[in-house]
Amino acid sequence: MTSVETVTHNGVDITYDPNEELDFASELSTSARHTQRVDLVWKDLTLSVPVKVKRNKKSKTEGSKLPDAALPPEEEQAQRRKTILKGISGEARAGTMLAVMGSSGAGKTSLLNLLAGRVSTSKGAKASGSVFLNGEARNYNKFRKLAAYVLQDDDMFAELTVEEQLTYAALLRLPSSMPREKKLMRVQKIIQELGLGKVKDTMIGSHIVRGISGGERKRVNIGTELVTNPSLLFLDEPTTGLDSFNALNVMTALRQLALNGRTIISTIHQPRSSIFALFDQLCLLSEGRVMYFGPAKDAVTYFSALNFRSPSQFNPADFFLDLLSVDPRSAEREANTKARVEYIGDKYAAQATPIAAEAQGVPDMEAAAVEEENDSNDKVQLRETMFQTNWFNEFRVLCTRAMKLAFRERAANGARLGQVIFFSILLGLIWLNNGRKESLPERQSLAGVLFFIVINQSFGGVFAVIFGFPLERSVVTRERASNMYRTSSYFLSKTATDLPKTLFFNTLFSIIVYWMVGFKETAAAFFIFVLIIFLTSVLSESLAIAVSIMTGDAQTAAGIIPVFIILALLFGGFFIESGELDGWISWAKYLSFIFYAFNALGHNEFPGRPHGEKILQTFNNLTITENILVLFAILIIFRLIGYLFLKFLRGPKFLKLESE
Ligand SMILES: Nc1ncnc2c1ncn2[C@@H]1O[C@H](COP(=O)(O)OP(=O)(O)OP(=O)(O)O)[C@@H](O)[C@H]1O
Repeated sequence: MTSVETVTHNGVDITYDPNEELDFASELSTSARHTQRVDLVWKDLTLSVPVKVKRNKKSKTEGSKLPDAALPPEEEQAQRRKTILKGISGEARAGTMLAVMGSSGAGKTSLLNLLAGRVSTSKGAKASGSVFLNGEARNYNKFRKLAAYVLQDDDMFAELTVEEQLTYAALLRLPSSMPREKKLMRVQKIIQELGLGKVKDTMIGSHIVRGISGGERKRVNIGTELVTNPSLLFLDEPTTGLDSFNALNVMTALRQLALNGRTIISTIHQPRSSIFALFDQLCLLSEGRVMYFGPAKDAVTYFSALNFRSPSQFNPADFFLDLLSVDPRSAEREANTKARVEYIGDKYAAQATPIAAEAQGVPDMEAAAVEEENDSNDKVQLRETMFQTNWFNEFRVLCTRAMKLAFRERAANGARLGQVIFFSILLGLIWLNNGRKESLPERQSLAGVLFFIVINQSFGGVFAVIFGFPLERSVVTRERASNMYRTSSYFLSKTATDLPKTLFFNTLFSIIVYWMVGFKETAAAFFIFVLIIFLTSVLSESLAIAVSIMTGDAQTAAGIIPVFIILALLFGGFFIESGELDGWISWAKYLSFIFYAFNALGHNEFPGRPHGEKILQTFNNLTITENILVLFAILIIFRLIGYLFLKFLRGPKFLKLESE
């Protein structure tokens, strides 16, 4: 034990005790005992993926991974696959915390994903082996209700407070049969359990908006998964990106969750020694094989017995990584370190005793009784279905959340408001009172104004999506992977809450530009004008959403979407009048939404106006209603495409073990 020295500065006693528990830890609840205890056992897990093998046309060996001589089909097949996990067995018992450690590429995340049933399906990927839950082969329906997965990325909405984030998670993930007050009570319990009391009213924030610290953010991410009161918690590198103090904070919170009866399995990269000491069990991986599995505190002794001794005063985690990493800096070092890893792996495999699949976690009857007493109202049977609450409830909660976010997105709202005011006044000044003049050239230039308005609304709609939607999409992807809600309820709630915002900006734009330019002065013409530019904006937003979902990343989407808009502009009927297009390409205008928007605006403005009939000769033969209906149909098609892409192309799809 180190003695604690006291220094006095300005009358204040200052101490530093390296063994002292963090203040934060004292906030943690010790009363929330967990009754549903889960033992997880896995046997002989393997995971392999196909790899591309380059064949050299001249010589099969040159630059190739395939040897000269023709191989037997099964061996050639084996060479075409990469085995990421090679027969991994292990266990995680209730009330304990297991660390999965190893160098980069050792297979930690792959193992965690396989245990959690979250390996993304990829073409040709195969997984085999068995996973047992309290002695029974894993049943996904049961497993899903007992387990939660905390991803490495803490993607959350920046504009929600900590308490709101957890509350929405509870309202969406807990069954409709549970009273709202109970859900809110559970949120308060999680806030207490994770030591988030001091920041519960603070915005989560992002790299742009100031918010909570990295450690608090991670704890909120964990809390979001804790709302269903899972017995089993998987975490992928929960300390990545945190300074060592915050990392310790997070891991202390997890330790408490384990002490309360949960089973915690976490991958971790280079933990400081005080964090390492928090783990009960350790699984060391290298090159997809187990190097050690057992009590974390015995690992150093185990390696000493193999004649690999840790230097004194050395962080055990650093020692394991040094010992088990393959060093690629030279061929000689690589061969040497590979041989060492192989030796250690063989030694472990030779002495490893088979693990019993049966549950060992003896139910803590005393703790269970305490919980029954304190918490009986909080114990709710989760629904058998994939989603915990009905469609309308999901829709209502998602609409409330989206409306709240819509009002709080200050930077995006400010930028859009600025853009609307700037362009409407600019257009208004350039063509001030043009509509009130009667000469042919001035009336013809009105067509140009209408076309420019369509361009402006199209790009405005697109930019509103390109910069904001990618973050939303990643949050939604993560929430859907946790079966928080249906794709349809999310998509409809998004549509319902986006519309009023778009309508507001379009109405403001119209009020300024319409009267400054002097378009047809009737109320009906004005409202039709608003409707047409509103549909144009929503349509562009829908296009941008569909492309963003399809491409999956913001950069590609930002490159592709303007191409669609520019093509729509080209065939929009202003630069090239629709009748002027050659036969082979004349159909293209029918695909351009700008064509219908521009023509609808023309048919709204020119009839009954000086030179109106002459100008209308350059517009299409559809009526205003027909043009509007086509615009509306294209809008629905784009929204539907976006929905289908989100549901099927970007939906969470996970690989199952061959035996499951
Ligand atoms: N779908 C896949 N296709 C091809 N290779 C893959 C796939 N998934 C994982 N790998 C490879 O398998 C190995 C193990 O990956 P994994 O992400 O599990 O390692 P890790 O130990 O978590 O590494 P890190 O600490 O760097 O995240 C890596 O070499 C990785 O490139």
